[in-house]
Amino acid sequence: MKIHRPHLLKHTFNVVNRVRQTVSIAGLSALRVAKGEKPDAMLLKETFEQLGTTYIKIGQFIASTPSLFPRDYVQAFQSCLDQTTPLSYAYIEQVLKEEFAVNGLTLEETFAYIDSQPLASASIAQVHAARLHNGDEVVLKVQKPDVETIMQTDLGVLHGVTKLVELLMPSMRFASIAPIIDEIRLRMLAETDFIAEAQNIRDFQQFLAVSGNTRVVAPKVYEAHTTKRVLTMSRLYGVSMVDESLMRQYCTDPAQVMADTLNTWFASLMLCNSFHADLHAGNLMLLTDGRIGFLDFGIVGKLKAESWHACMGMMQAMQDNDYYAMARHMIDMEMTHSSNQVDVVALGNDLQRMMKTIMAEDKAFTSGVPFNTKEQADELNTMMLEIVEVGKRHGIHFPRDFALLTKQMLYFDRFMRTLAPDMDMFSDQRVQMLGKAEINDQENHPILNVL
Ligand SMILES: Nc1ncnc2c1ncn2[C@@H]1O[C@H](COP(=O)(O)OP(=O)(O)OP(=O)(O)O)[C@@H](O)[C@H]1O
Repeated sequence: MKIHRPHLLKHTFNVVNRVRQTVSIAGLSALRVAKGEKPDAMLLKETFEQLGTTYIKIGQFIASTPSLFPRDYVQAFQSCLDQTTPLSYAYIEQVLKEEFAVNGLTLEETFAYIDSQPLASASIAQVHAARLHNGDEVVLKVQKPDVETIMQTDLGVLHGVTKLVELLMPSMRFASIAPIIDEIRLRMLAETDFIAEAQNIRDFQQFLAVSGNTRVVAPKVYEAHTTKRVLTMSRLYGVSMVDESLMRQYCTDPAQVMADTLNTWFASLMLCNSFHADLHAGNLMLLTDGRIGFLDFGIVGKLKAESWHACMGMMQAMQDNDYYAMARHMIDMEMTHSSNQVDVVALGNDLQRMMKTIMAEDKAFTSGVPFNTKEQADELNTMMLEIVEVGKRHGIHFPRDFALLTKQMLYFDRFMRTLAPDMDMFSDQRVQMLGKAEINDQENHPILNVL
């Protein structure tokens, strides 16, 4: 293994520069809002992508929180890219050295080989293949240097700027921004703790074992080689589920693979400690032996069983066009502020009006064309966002993790268009959502019998 001398000084974290960037973007946005203008969503998204880590994560937060942000922002930020130019291995090696030095080990003592060419590089981490001395092929997910400090500084400055704007322009009612930034900070910090990610993987593996699911795997965590900034996992071999033609090397029916993936995920909502909330096609692998690999458990959500039942009830009521039942289920999701009394009839009427408008806008929806055009798939997206907006008008606040759940459903919807265009997640016979099933009766559980 060739070890480069790291030029860490060149990489020295430039606080002043970041502060300047953050102040200017936050300040400019605030000025535009003060003038009654709304910053253009696409332009803001592109700026965020250029500004890097913190902003990419804020962009992803916006995309996943329709209850807080305007719809054009939520839609623009859906495609916020988290692919970056790989960082030179010298920096990654430095992080590896620092992390293992804590246990008094050198890299040579810990690994037989580390590939200096990364497998992937995103804003928070870079992934490298490696081999242990016992011959096990592993993958190292290594946090980029200073990521946590950069995020903390950016968010601290953003917090400060919003406080200042609040002080200078009290009419702007920015008060609700501070808790949003705190929420973003919490989520980001969770993503920079690989010990927590390792625990999420173990929870998922336990769920797979308990439910006898042998179709799906998650990489084994090597605990002795895992720290807050380095996650060492068994290497999975296969193809990413982004490309149907590649998948056909290892399966004959990509739609069935999709159904098995959905079944596992829906089952995990009920039976696992947490659910994977970032399961896009790039985080799913079809392995060479035909099994399905779930990767990247950095973002997970937790949903109470009652909330999930209510959510499924809401979907069912939506399909049955029963808007008052839909309203009741929304209230059952425990999304309301206890002080608010929601008017079920008024909410039901609003939901009905909203659905009629959406359906009228899309003639194909009513003309019986199968659910396979881009326009029709966009229906789900529009509906989810509309439901959130209508709920908001009635004082309904969706639980934090409902946003993660919704975002995940939209991901599925999107990549089903390529993998299984004729499949409708809500009515396909192969997909079991556990909605109507009694979770207490796990032995006779439809999902557990399918898997
Ligand atoms: N155990 C593994 N075996 C094989 N490849 C892996 C493994 N873990 C990660 N990879 C590869 O590295 C890529 C990035 O991994 P991961 O998603 O965990 O990192 P990330 O930094 O969170 O990336 P992103 O934010 O883009 O999802 C995966 O899409 C996959 O190609």
